Amino acid sequence: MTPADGAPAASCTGVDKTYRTATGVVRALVDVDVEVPRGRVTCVVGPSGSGKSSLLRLLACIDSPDAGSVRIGGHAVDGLGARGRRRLRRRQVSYLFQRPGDNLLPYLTATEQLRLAADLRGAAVPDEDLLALLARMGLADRAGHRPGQLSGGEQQRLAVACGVVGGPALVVADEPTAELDTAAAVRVLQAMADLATAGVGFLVSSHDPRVMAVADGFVRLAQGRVA
Ligand SMILES: Nc1ncnc2c1ncn2[C@@H]1O[C@H](COP(=O)(O)OP(=O)(O)OP(=O)(O)O)[C@@H](O)[C@H]1O
Repeated sequence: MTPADGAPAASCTGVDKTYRTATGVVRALVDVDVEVPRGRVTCVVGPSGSGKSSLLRLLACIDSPDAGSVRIGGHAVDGLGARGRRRLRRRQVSYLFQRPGDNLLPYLTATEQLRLAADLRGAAVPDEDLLALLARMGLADRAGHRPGQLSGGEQQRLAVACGVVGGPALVVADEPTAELDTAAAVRVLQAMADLATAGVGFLVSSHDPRVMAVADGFVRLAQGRVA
């Protein structure tokens, strides 16, 4: 499965997402059109409850819209069965959680984390490329270290590296700097901006001005609509 030439990292058209709860219906996303370009960091902003996480989950293929269509790297997600979606997600999408430790397996070294991510993506990545990626993340001397031996910022940079290894179309990150101090956050964001240039699209939700400062573009949500 190779990304269609020239296709954006991801896009959605006319997307609605509604949650039904015991107390009623919440229209989390209403008729949302978004395009996430490759080679860029796109930041999703909006007040609490405006639908940022819902949008991220749809574009990461974790959740499905009630209406509208989603494309990842030029591939239509609609109409795929559970297996097809899993396969598309595994090869073309990475999802980064807010807490660095949640993105890594505690018993694997940094190199082993990268190797696992590449293998899961079905990508043959030579060891020297994995080490070069670690070096690019400022983790050259951490290749044999496990997450518990790394700072939060180092863990998150390693998670970003795992996110791009093997060449997915899209890396989705929900508040990736929320747990980091400024110096660590800036290094994570620089890592994203640097790695995006290889052609992956980053889609990052954040309230953090440090994230907004490195973003190449914005999706502004208000009450579930693109504002
Ligand atoms: N699983 C769910 N069940 C019911 N309602 C939900 C569910 N997930 C989200 N919502 C509601 O959908 C709306 C959008 O939520 P979402 O988490 O996408 O917003 P957000 O912009 O990410 O908010 P925050 O910045 O506070 O994380 C909110 O009104 C929220 O309460």
